Amino acid sequence: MPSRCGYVAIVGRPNVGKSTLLNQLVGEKIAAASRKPQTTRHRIRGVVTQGADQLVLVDTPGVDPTTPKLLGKVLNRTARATLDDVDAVVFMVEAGRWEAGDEQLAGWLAASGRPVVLVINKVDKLKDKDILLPLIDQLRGKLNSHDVVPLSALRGMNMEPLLTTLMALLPAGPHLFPDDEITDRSQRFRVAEVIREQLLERLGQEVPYATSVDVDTWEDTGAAIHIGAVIWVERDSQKSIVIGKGGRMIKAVGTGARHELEDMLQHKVMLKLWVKLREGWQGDIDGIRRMGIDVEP
Ligand SMILES: Nc1nc2c(ncn2[C@@H]2O[C@H](COP(=O)(O)OP(=O)(O)OP(=O)(O)O)[C@@H](O)[C@H]2O)c(=O)[nH]1
Repeated sequence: MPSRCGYVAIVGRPNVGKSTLLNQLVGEKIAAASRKPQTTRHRIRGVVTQGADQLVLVDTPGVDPTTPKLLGKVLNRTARATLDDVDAVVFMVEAGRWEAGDEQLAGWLAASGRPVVLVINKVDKLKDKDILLPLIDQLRGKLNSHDVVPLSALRGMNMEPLLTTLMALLPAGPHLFPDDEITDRSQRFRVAEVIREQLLERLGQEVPYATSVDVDTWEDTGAAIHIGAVIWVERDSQKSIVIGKGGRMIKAVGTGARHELEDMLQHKVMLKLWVKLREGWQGDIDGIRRMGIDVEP
C-alpha cells in the first residue's frame, strides 16, 4: 500500500485544549498545557505514525483578536501563517462556547480553502449530553467542515475516530520523519516547556506571561542528568515573585518539574534554576525574537 503523509494544523482560540490534544495523540508531553490562555508560543510539531501513514500535527498559539499585547499579536500571526503550510486543519472549539477568536478563525479557514475537521472538545464537561447533537448542527451551519468530531482531549476520548478522519485527508507521499520520532522539537525545548508549565500552574495571573525559559546547560554524568535553566522575567518585581518568600516558589517549581523530567527522561535529574531579568522583552519584536519565539514577517 502506498504511504500517506502530511501536515495538519490544530487551531483554536486560547485555552480550548489544543496542546492537550497534541500531547494525547502523540502519547507524550511535547507542549506545555495550562489553564492560562495563550500558553503556546511556538509552532510545535508532533508526529503520529500508524502503519503506512504518517500524520504531522502542528500545534499553534491560541488566536485572540482582542489582545492588546504585542506578543499576543505575534502569536495570532503565527497561527494565521500556519494555515498556508498545511494539508488540512483541526479547528478546535469548546463545547457550548463560541467567542471572538472562534469567529476570527472561522473567517480565516473559509478563506484558506483547506479541508477542516471541526473538533468539539471538553465534552466531558457537558452536564446535559443531549445538547451535543443540536450543538453539532449549529456549528455545521457556521462552518463548511469536512467532518465533526466531539471528544475529550483530557480524557483521551474519541482519539481513534479523529485519527482515522485525519489520516484519510493526507496526500500520498513518503514519510517526512523517522517512524519512531514524535516531535521535531529538541529535548531541551521539551524540558523548557515542562518548567514553563510549572510556572503557569503555580504563579498568579500576570507573572507567568512575562516569563520565558531557556535550558542552557545539560550534562549527563551517568548517575544523573544535570540540567541548568534560566527563567527570564521582564521586571525586578517579578523576579521576587518567581523566587517567592525564602525561595519557596522557585523550589516548588523545581521539584514539580524535576519529578516530571525524571519520568520523561527515565533518568535521575538534578535541576538548577536561575531567575534573570531581561527588561521589557515582550515589548519589542527583537526581544520576542531573542526569546526564540517565531515572528512572522
Ligand atoms: N475538562 C476538560 N479540560 C480540558 C480538556 N482538554 C484540555 N483541557 C484543559 O483546558 C486547559 C487548556 O488546555 P491547553 O491544552 O493548554 O489549551 P490550548 O488551546 O493549547 O491553549 P493556548 O496555549 O492558550 O492556545 C488546561 O487546563 C487543560 O487541562 C478536556 O477535554 N476536558
